[in-house]
Amino acid sequence: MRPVGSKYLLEEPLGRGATGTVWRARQRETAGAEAAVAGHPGETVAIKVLKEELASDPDVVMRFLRERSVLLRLTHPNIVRTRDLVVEGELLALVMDLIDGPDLDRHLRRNGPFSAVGAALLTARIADALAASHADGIVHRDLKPANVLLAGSEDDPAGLWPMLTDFGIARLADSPGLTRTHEFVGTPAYVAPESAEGRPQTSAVDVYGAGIMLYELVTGRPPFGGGTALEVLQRHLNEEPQRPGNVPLPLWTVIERCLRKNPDERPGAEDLARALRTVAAGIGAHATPAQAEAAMGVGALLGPDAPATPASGDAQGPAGASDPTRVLPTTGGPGGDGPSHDPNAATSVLPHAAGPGQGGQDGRGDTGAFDPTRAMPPVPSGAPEGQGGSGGGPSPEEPHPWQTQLRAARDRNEQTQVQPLDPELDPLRRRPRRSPAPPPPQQYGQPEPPGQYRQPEPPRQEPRQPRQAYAPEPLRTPEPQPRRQEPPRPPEPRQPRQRRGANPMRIPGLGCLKGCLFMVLIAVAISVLVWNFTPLPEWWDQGRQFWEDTKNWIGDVWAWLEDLVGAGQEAADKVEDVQNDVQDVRDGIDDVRENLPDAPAGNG
Ligand SMILES: Nc1ncnc2c1ncn2[C@@H]1O[C@H](COP(=O)(O)OP(=O)(O)OP(=O)(O)O)[C@@H](O)[C@H]1O
Repeated sequence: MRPVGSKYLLEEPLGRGATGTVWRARQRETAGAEAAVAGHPGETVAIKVLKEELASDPDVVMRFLRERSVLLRLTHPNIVRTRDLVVEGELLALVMDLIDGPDLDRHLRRNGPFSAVGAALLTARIADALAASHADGIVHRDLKPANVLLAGSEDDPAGLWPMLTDFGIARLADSPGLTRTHEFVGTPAYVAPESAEGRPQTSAVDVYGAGIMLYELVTGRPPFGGGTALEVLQRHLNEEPQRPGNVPLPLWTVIERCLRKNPDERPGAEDLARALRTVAAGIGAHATPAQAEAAMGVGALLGPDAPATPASGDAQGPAGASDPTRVLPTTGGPGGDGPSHDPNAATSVLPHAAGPGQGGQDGRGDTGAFDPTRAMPPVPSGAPEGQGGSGGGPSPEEPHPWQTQLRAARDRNEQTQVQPLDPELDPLRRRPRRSPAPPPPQQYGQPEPPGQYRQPEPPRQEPRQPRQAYAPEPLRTPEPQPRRQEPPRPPEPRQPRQRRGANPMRIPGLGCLKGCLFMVLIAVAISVLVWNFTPLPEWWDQGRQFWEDTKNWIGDVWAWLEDLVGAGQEAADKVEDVQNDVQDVRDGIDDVRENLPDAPAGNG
C-alpha cells in the first residue's frame, strides 16, 4: 500500500482516466484544517492521483493550489465531494468521497437506454448540480456519462442517484504548459461547438453537454457520435440533431434547446432542471391533463440563460489564436486531418486542425484510423484561423509544438483506452462495497407530483456544508386545461436486463455448498431406484446368509481346535504324572539300597 501524504494509503486502483488514476484508499489519520473533510482513521475514500505529466507541470501545480478553495467548497447532493487536495513532491492528488456504484456510461452499456421519464429525472438532478456549480462560478467543461457516478442500487432504476465528478479537472488539465496554443481538453462526442471553435466557454457548454447526455440516455448513443474525432467535432458545428422516434415531443424540445449551436440560445441549468421535471411529470403514464399540457408548453420555461458563467475566467484570455481550448478552424470542413480515436470514450487533448482535407506532415492522408503519433502540418501559434500556416514555425531541428502536443495526446489516449478494466481485474466488481446511505427513492419510471420539489438528502455519511448555493424552486403548476391527445408513442426499446446471479450477495462457499447438497440428493435418488428395481435386496439376503454360515463354520472349527488343544494338554499332564511316579519309584529303590547291610565278602 502506497502512502499519499501522511494521511492516506492507496489500496487498489478503481479506474484510470485521461488525467490520472482513481484509487480506493484509506485514511491513516485525521486530515488537517486545510481539508474540507477531516475524516477519521480507517475511513475509506477515493483518491485521484493526477498523471505525472500533469503533476510535474508548474502551471498545473499553481492552478491546483489556486483552485483548492473552489474545489473544496463545492458541495451539493449530486456532486462528488472533494475532501482534500494533496501536493507532495511530484504528486498531486484529489481526495474524494468514495462512491459505491458504476459510472453512468458503464450503466448505460450494461442496461441499455432509460425510459424518457427516467432520463429526464436523472438529467434534472445533474442539472441541479450544474446550477449549483454555475452559481458558484464553476463550469465543469467535461460533462459526459463517464463523469457521472451512480450511487444506489443498479438493479433498481428508481434508486439510482447521480453524482457529478471530475469538477475542475478539465480546468487543471487545461494548463497553458500542457495545451500550449492549440490543444483542447474535452471529449469530442460531448463538446460544445464554441469549445470546438475556440470561442469563449461559458456555463452554456455544460448545458450543451447535458443535452447530449440526455439524448444518449434515451437513445443509447450520443447524437453526433461515430467517425473520427474531427468529423464528430465538425458535426457539432454544422449538423442539426434529428429527433429520434422514441423521444416524446416535450423532451425533444428540451434536448433541442440544449443543443442550440449558439450558446446564448441555450437555457440555464436551473431552468433546465425545472423544465425536465415538468416534462417528466407530463409524459408519465399517470400524468394529469394539466401536467401533459404543461409539458407540451415546456419551451416557455427554457428562456436563454443570462448572463452565463464564463469558464475558467481566471486564466483564459479571449477567443483567438492563442485560446487554449481551440481545436477546429472556424472555416474547417469535414474530411480534415486529425486523430480519429473513439470520440465518445475519453477526455482528449486534440490538436488544432489545419484545415479541410489536409494530410499529415508524413504525407499520410486521413485514413480514419487513429494514429496518435502522426505528425501534423506545421502551424505557427500565431497563424490565422483556418490556415495551415507556413511561416513562423519552429526550426526544422527542434520538435515542432505539434509533435510535443501529439505525444501528450497519445499518452493521454493510451491511458484512457485502458479505462474499461477487465472484469476480472476490476476492483469495483470484485471487492465488497461500502454502501452509502441510500438516497430517497425517486421513481424514475413515474412523474414527480407537480407543484413540489423533493430536495433529496445526499447519500453521504457526514453533515453537509451549511452553504447551499442553489435551491431548486417549486415547480409552477399550470392552469388545468383539457388534455391534448398525444399521438401514440412506440414502446421504448429496453435492452434485456442482465439476469441476477444466483448468489447475489456473494456469500463465500455458498456455491460449493449448493453443489454438495445437489450431489447428495442425486445419490439418494439413485440408491432408492437401485434398491427397488434391481435384485439387490435378494443379493443382500443371500450375502447375509452366507456370512452367517461362514461365521458358524468358523466357530465350529475354532471349538474343535480348542478341544484338540485341551486334549493334548491333558495327555501332557498325564505323561508328566507318570514320569513323576517313575521318579518316586527310583527314589524308593535308592533308599532301600542304601539301607541294606553290606553282604559278607565270601557269601556272594
Ligand atoms: N469518487 C469515486 N468513487 C468511486 N469510484 C470513482 C470515483 N471517481 C472515479 N471513480 C472510478 O474511477 C474511474 C476513472 O475515473 P476518472 O475520472 O479518472 O475517469 P474518466 O472520467 O473516465 O476519465 P477522463 O474524464 O479523465 O477521461 C471512473 O470510471 C470510476 O469508475
